[in-house]
Amino acid sequence: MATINFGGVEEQVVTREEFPLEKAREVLANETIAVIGYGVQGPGQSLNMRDNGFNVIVGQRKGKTYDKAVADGWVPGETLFEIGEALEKGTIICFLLSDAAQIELWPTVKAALVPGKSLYFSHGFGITYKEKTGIVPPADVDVFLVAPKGSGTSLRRLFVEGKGLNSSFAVYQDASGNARTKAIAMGIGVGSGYLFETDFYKEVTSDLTGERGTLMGAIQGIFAAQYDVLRANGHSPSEAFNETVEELTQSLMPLVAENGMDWMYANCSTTAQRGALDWWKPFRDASKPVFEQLYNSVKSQEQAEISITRNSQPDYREKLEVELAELRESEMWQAGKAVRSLRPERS
Ligand SMILES: NC(=O)C1=CN([C@@H]2O[C@H](COP(=O)(O)OP(=O)(O)OC[C@H]3O[C@@H](n4cnc5c(N)ncnc54)[C@H](O)[C@@H]3O)[C@@H](O)[C@H]2O)C=CC1
Ligand SMILES: CC(=O)[C@](C)(O)C(=O)O
Ligand SMILES: [Mg+2]
Ligand SMILES: [Mg+2]
Repeated sequence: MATINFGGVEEQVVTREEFPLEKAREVLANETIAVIGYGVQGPGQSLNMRDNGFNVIVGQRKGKTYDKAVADGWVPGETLFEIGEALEKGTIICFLLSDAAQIELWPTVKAALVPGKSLYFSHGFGITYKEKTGIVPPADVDVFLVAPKGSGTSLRRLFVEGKGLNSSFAVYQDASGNARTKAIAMGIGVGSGYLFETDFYKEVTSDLTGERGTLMGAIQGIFAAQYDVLRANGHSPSEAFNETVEELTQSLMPLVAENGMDWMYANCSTTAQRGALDWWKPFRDASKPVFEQLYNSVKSQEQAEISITRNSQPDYREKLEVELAELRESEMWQAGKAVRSLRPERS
């Protein structure tokens, strides 16, 4: 573990230097890694591990996603199987169905978990909310997680570009005495940048907060609020979208990603800097109560309950699509579509 000072707080993290890919390959040399589910994380993690030289198979039910797996180079009967067969062949079972679907498949997975196998998650959800999910693994298997901090789509794209997302890892059950090393090896195998340690509860609690907050929920909320105010005051959709979203994603966020907020500020006008420095605190103060409400709703398991109930309905995909279409068809995102089509690299 390397000790890194994160803003004055020292933390132990695992880097690729101290745990190189060759070591990860050695640790998992005798394992058959079965990736169950080929939705978003499934492809990213399985393809990265395959390209990294691990022994990987995919278990996916027949249908559109199964065909996608074939198109990605997984060979039926060799590296691609129905879920039951993959569960039988795998020694590390990567449970990468959606969190709600994991509940339904759990009895099947549990039956395949003979002593000596490992159960791998990419979220603390199933285990933390075990009273709701019924996911209680047998005592004689290792149970750990590696949670890439980003979409499986980005995990794959960055890997192909020679970059990597950071991931957290956690051990819930160490039956073999080697669970932690296996977890880290899996983390390196899926293409993580560095790995930081957590536990299942902290992973799910921070993750549910982040995705409902600044990463996805809050960002759309704040975009919509500013866009609406600009439009209500007579600004065109094009002007409102550029001033709300396009400039942020194309110009300013890459600067934040590169070198932090003050660096982005420093590359803007003194007029902008004066205003931003004066206004960020009112925005923080206005939104903090909502973040506190959100955190409490995660902590009380209300968010888990909602997620399970809503995503277990037979028509949840159709309903999600209706809500996504509402976003897509809103004036702001339709304006965005037009703006994107005019980016110089697209014309
Ligand atoms: N989407 C992402 O990028 C991230 C996901 N995670 C976690 O990774 C895990 C997997 O999530 P996603 O990749 O988003 O999953 P997903 O929602 O894309 O679904 C994965 C697969 O589940 C299969 N499936 C659904 N219901 C099924 C059922 N009843 N029986 C058999 N197969 C079924 C689908 O065919 C699909 O291949 C979850 O624990 C999630 O929280 C963690 C980090 C990011
Ligand atoms: C991409 C990710 O890490 C999220 C937002 O937590 C998720 O998809 O669940
Ligand atoms: Mg996440
Ligand atoms: Mg998440």
